[in-house]
Parts: sequence; structure tokens; C-alpha cells
Amino acid sequence: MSTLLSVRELTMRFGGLTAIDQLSLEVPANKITGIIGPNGAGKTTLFNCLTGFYKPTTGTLRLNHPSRGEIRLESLPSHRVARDAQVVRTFQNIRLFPKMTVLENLIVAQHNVLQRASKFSIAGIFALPGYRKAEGEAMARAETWLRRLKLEQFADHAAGDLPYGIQRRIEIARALCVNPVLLCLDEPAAGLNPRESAELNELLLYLSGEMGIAILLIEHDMSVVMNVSDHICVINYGRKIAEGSPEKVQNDPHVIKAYLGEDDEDEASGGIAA
Ligand SMILES: Nc1ncnc2c1ncn2[C@@H]1O[C@H](COP(=O)(O)OP(=O)(O)OP(=O)(O)O)[C@@H](O)[C@H]1O
Repeated sequence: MSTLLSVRELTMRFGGLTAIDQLSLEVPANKITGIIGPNGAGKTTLFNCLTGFYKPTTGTLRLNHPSRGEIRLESLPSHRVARDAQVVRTFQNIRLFPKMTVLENLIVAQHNVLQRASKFSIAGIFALPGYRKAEGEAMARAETWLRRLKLEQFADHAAGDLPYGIQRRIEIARALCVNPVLLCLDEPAAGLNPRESAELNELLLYLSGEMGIAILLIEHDMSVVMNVSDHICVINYGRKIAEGSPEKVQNDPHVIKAYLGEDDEDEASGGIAA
């Protein structure tokens, strides 16, 4: 099993608060790695460090890019993390452009390639052949992902008018248009009903199993994280407290204690069961 991302002794401090504390973690290629932990554990901060939103206080984030070799994510600005390292994320709160159509949202996500092809305006304004080619490819990629994610019928709808579960799926399609080598999903099941959560499971298994995309998944919905993850890392107060298979972490006394506290350990296993 090859390692795609190696997080080493990552620490992120905000003044006196240590949100991530000496965290080390290996993320394999082509697998789903779940990141769980109680509220405020530091999960989103980890994503923010990975994707260039925060500069870690200390520690390293080494991406073993399949064609570009080792990339040190901690030293890249956020726009280069997506463009050069192909590490792409979604957010806890949906961040689509609500008035744009679904297809437009997927095209806009590819602004990096289009901007380069436009040579930062001239080629775009005059629709030169290189730009037209890049535009055609962006459109084809958007249509491909719409089809694969069963979203074609919504292509011309304003994204903001669609049901919440569909919008979540569009966010994933949008991230996929950037050809991620690592897809970081921050609570993709938030707000989904049980049927939609089950569909999300199928989608994640398809992306990792059929498309070979590595996924880092932050999720509170245990029916998702326990059913799709190959490996789970549990953090609390910014520290790793357990890791292993879903079955292993579910029964780990440290995890049970972190979720419900010392007095409620009997009830706790219910809280982290799939
Ligand atoms: N920009 C910031 N400035 C100050 N403190 C921050 C900042 N970002 C996060 N924190 C703090 O860092 C800690 C970890 O927050 P984080 O959002 O990473 O937790 P989380 O595990 O994602 O929580 P949740 O499951 O509720 O989303 C929290 O105490 C939070 O208040």
C-alpha cells in the first residue's frame, strides 16, 4: 500500500490555543481515510493546514504526487495546493454559486486551466484556438462528472434552487473537475437524510474503488464513515488518540471515552456505531 500523504508532527496554534498538537498520519493512495473526533477536535484545522488556508506552526505535510514527485504542502499557498498538488476540498457549509447553473459552477471550478489557456486575457478575449480547446475540455470534464454522479438532469438548473442533498453532490462533482489526487471532504453527509447518506456511501466507494481517487473524509455521520473508510484516524484536542479499521476504532476505549466522557461508556458505543 503506497503512501500518498505523510503528515509529520503537525502543530497549529492560535495564540494560546493548540488546535493540532504533534499530529502524525499516513494517508494511502486509492483508499478512504476517515478522520473523526468530537466537536472542536481539530479536524477542519487539519484540512485548513493541508489546503493552504492556514500555515502550520510546525510540522510537515509531504504529498507523494504520482507525476510530480514530492510536494511540501505546508509551503504552498492555497491556490497552488489545488492547481499544482491537486489536493482539493469541500467545505462544511455548501459554497456553490447559488445563482449560477450547475454546469456553470463546474466550469468556474476549472478557472485555473482556463486562466492559463487565456494567457491571462488576450487569448480568451479573442477566443484563440488554444483557449477554445481548453474551454471544450473543461466542458467535457464537467459533463463527464455530471453523468458519473447522476446529475445531468440538473445541469441547467440554478444550483441554489436544488435540494440540499443534490447540492452536496454538486460540490463533490465540482471538486472532481479539478482532477484531484487527494479529495478532502469536510462533513459531506451533514444535513442528508438516511437515503441520501446511503447514496453518498455508494458514491464514495465508487470514487475510491473504481476511479482510484484517495479520499480524506471528515464525518460525524457514523453510518457513512464506518461503512466506507478503509482506515480511520481519531483525534481529540488536536492529538491522535486511536487509528485503525472501523471495527477497531469503534471498540477502542479511548475513542468511546472521548465521545461521551468517562461516566457514559456503556452508552458511548451506540454513539460511534455505524
Ligand atoms: N482561525 C481560528 N482562530 C482561533 N481558533 C480557531 C481557529 N480555527 C479553529 N480554531 C479553534 O481550534 C479548535 C479546533 O477547531 P476545528 O474547527 O478544527 O474543530 P473540528 O474538529 O473541525 O470541529 P467540528 O467537528 O465542530 O467542526 C477549536 O477550539 C476552534 O475554536
